[in-house]
Amino acid sequence: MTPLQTPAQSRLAAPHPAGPSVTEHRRAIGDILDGTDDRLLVITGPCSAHEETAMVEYAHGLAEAAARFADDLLVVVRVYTEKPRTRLGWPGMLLDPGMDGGHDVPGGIARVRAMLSSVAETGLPIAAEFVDPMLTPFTSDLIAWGGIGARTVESPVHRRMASALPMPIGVKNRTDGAVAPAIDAIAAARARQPVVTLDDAGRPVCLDSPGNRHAHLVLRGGETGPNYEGDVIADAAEALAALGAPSRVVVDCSHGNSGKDHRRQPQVASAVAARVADGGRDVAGVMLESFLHEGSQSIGGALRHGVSVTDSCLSLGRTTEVIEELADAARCRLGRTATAGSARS
Ligand SMILES: O=C[C@H](O)[C@H](O)COP(=O)(O)O
Ligand SMILES: C=C(OP(=O)(O)O)C(=O)O
Repeated sequence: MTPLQTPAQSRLAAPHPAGPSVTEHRRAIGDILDGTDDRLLVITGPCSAHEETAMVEYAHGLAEAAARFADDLLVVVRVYTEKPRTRLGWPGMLLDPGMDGGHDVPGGIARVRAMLSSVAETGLPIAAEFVDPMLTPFTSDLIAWGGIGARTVESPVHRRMASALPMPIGVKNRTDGAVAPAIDAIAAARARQPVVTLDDAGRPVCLDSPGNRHAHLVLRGGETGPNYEGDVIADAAEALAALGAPSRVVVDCSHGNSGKDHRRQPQVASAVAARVADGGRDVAGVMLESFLHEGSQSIGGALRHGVSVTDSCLSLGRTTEVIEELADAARCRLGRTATAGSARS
């Protein structure tokens, strides 16, 4: 048995740096989901963050593009340190920072917090998927956007956890493509729930969670194919509006929507950009899997700098081009909305 620090102790070692607060970032993302801010959300970064220097270098490069397009886009950097595996595989830096099966979780928490702090120095909001509810209290204070993935969307524990988390939570459709379970999860996450978790001192506690009003849908495609085209978005928006939930969706350009081929992500982003440029207000944003260099590599042996060790990614250069296209589309939509007399204040 390996004892862990408390969440409060781990926070002292790597606090949030000065700069825009996580609360401000969460509010800005919530405004986009509510439609009071008509910019597009762009959540981009590696499938998994396995190495600090590459992750921080990526975030600095991305921050330049984010600043350039800040009037049209809110760019959020993915720093995913927990990986839900289909069967087995590297579980991410939090659980196995040495990538050697050593499972040094105390080391993982320390390294992840230090990395998140360094990334936060860029001023970018940070996105992460929450896989293990016991680990959430060790990182959630640094996270502006949280994800519930395609493999945990039906888990009651994750739905309750989402209800208590203090940031907008994106809920993915199931790996087989089914969207209804994600809509069920959003309804559950919006509700008042009893949530068992750890407090700052590491004691087990039960929270009376008020519900997460910014739980929203992320369409990631699935075994049945992509789900960013046709009526899927409009149908989902209608079902979400009936719940009173944010009816604007995020489209994940990777995973089932790209057939896990990173070279197809720009096509998906272009289709979404066309919908947005046409005035489509049912899209809140997109997600991209992107790292310094394109493709992926296997764990074991010498690793190439800035190349994904899980799903294949777009390069940062190609991602910047995609971001520029999305900014043009968002600008078009902003113009149309302004013409219609309901531009954001
Ligand atoms: O996004 C990452 C992967 O798709 C997810 O963690 C599942 O990976 P696996 O099917 O390689 O286990
Ligand atoms: C695991 C991920 O996605 P999904 O749950 O859609 O497979 C991810 O975005 O890293």
